[in-house]
Amino acid sequence: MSPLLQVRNVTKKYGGLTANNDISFDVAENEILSVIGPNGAGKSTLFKMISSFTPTTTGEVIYRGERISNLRPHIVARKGVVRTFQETTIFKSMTVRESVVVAQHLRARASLAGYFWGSKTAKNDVAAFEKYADELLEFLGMSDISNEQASNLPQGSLRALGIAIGLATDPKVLLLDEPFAGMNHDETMNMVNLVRSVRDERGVTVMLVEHDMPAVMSISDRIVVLNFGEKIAEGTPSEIQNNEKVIEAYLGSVDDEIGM
Ligand SMILES: Nc1ncnc2c1ncn2[C@@H]1O[C@H](COP(=O)(O)OP(=O)(O)OP(=O)(O)O)[C@@H](O)[C@H]1O
Repeated sequence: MSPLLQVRNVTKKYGGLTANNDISFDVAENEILSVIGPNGAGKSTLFKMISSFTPTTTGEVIYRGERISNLRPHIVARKGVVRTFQETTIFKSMTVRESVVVAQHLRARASLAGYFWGSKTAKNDVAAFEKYADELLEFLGMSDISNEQASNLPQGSLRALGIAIGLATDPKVLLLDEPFAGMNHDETMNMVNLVRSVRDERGVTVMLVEHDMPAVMSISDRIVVLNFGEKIAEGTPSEIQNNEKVIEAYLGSVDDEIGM
């Protein structure tokens, strides 16, 4: 079976700095794949190129056989490759439910004018969005906070809202940027289970960038390791934990520990 997504010889240069150098790997359908590496290794840059928030300098990203790198990010999102953010800042003035409804406008059928004039299509869309928002929030165990203002949510619920907003756009590949950052052990375990159920029950392929090594080792099918912009390893969690280059990269870093 051909891979769902392919990163092919991707390089990103910022002036004289090479943030990613000739990175290649495949992502299989229904996989949970983590990208790890010490601070500044190039993880976020790689995610930005996969979601097309920044163009590649050279190389390409292929999704279902089609090149998606260097397209506009909303086009890539519509095709099904969606990135969530560390902080859900844009929707904080809304309730949880409103945020998930608004996020679905990304795949709306009605034109903007239709929304303005309250066309039948727009009204049908809004009703469908509300129904789907309720379904998603129930799936994520968030029904009881659906009318809470997003700005009042604790960290764990805010992250879950980020995932709800990502799922609202009906992704096939969800890119999660540090989903466990700032969480205590119990919150992390809840989020690990949530991400697993997103894959298992909704058939979403998940890629994540994360520093929490125990969580990464427990959740990932495979791991790609970056160091100074280079891919230094790729494999299952146990292969990565025993990889000498990986151990060396982490021991050489003051801020990170691989937690083995
Ligand atoms: N817009 C930019 N302009 C110039 N340099 C950049 C830009 N974005 C990232 N970099 C540089 O590229 C390198 C890789 O950064 P990146 O944020 O991708 O690393 P990271 O692995 O995600 O780090 P962290 O774990 O700390 O978030 C760093 O040296 C960073 O300073």
